[in-house]
Amino acid sequence: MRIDMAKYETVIGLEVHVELHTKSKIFCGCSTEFGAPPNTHTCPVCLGHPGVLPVLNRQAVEYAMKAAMALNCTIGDVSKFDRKNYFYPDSPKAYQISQYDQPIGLNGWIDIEVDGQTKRIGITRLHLEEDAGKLTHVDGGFASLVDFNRVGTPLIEIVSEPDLRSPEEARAYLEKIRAIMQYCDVSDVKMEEGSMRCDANISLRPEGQAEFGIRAELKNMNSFRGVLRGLEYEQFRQGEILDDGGVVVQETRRWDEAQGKTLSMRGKEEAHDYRYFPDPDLIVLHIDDAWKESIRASIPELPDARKSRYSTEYGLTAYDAGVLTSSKPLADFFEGSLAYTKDAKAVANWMMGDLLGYLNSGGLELSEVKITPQGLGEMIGLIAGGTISSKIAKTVFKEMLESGKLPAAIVEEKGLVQISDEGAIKQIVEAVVAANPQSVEDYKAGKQKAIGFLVGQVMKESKGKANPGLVNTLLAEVLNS
Ligand SMILES: Nc1ncnc2c1ncn2[C@@H]1O[C@H](COP(=O)(O)OP(=O)(O)OP(=O)(O)O)[C@@H](O)[C@H]1O
Ligand SMILES: [Mg+2]
Ligand SMILES: [Mg+2]
Repeated sequence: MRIDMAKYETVIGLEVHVELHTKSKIFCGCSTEFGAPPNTHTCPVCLGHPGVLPVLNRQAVEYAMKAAMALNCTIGDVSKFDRKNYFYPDSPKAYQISQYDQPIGLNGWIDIEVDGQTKRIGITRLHLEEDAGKLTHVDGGFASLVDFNRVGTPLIEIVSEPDLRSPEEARAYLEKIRAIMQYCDVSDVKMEEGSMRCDANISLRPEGQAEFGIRAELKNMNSFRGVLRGLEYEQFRQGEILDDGGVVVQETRRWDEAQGKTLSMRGKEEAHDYRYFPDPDLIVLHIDDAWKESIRASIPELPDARKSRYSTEYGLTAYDAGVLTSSKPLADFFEGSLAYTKDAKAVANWMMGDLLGYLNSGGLELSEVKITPQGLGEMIGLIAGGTISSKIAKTVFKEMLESGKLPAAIVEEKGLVQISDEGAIKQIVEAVVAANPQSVEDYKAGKQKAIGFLVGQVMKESKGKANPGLVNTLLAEVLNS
């Protein structure tokens, strides 16, 4: 059945969990290191043994404050920890220490851009909490293995207002949150590794209706694309139900990546009553102005500011500036290259084209290739100075991606120096003209295309090393003589 999505408005709100990269856990001294053998980073505190007391990690609080400020939240003077009670084997205490009515941050916002339009998305709250353990289901679901290493890793939960209106907006929001967290250096924010996770709430309402429809909460998406696809699927599923005159059930649904579907996990009747109450083991946190100011001073230039600076300072298009600042490593690479060349536009072009093209086609991160900002900057200098042609530069660039060597060394090693010796080029030009009488005739008959073919032949003969400017000039000379 085809549904007419124009009849409905989609409403989305995201809950984003970000693991803070502190060295130790939020309430004990255990390491937060990833990948250790199961249950080796545990102690009586994070295992919830009787009689132990949690001690709050100051660094976790400071990271949360920094993140909240970067998301334009108000930081209260008092913040408090509460117990969120639930019984599930991933939690040894049968409650999670979280924050209920006095979170670290409230009432923030960020701007996102979709189809060239800027839109402000409200952030309801940002609170600190501890992560749960990891369950691995084995024997076809008959047994589960429990690893408590992750228990007590500090997390922030960032809850958005239901301000997002499409899956694309949700993705843009998520990417912006990731960039801001990366710039603030509070987390690795890798969705694939679980250091950033997202629950997506979505409902549909008939166009023009004031109140929101009933939401479903989607879990288990572990990539940006997964969030987008899950929301698209869900938008369609709910649209079909409404078209049939049905009612959407409020429930939690699991995104199944392999099936490309959302499946019901638990319905409303099982909805949790967490019985929040203040954790009696932790004292209330007082955040004075001096502390707030010292954290505020540590916030670096954020993506939006950097983006507009790239346009004004380097004359980049809004699109290029947006892409280059969308991740911190990319932006740092761009600026790093500028220590070796003044040609910012050339750096941007090589990054937008060859670099991102290579990374995207291989599904790679910048950290997985060996090219350095110095390499790119120096290569642009070699082109400008006439040592190599832009065509040869493509070969040099590829080699830099793979070996990380500097361009001068690659040019030397592979004998790629551009031929700018007129005599040598003229010899090749004359040979090519002699070997292609048909093209010469076509050219003389006014077919401009023929000269392109001849230039190509000369470049081929010279193994790409002939200076293209000289080739053009000399070819014109020979043809018109
Ligand atoms: N009708 C709706 N349609 C879409 N999104 C909604 C709707 N109502 C609320 N939301 C969004 O759902 C999210 C609710 O998150 P919140 O953390 O406040 O509560 P929760 O999901 O009930 O609890 P928990 O943290 O235990 O999962 C918010 O991002 C909010 O914007
Ligand atoms: Mg929540
Ligand atoms: Mg939720």
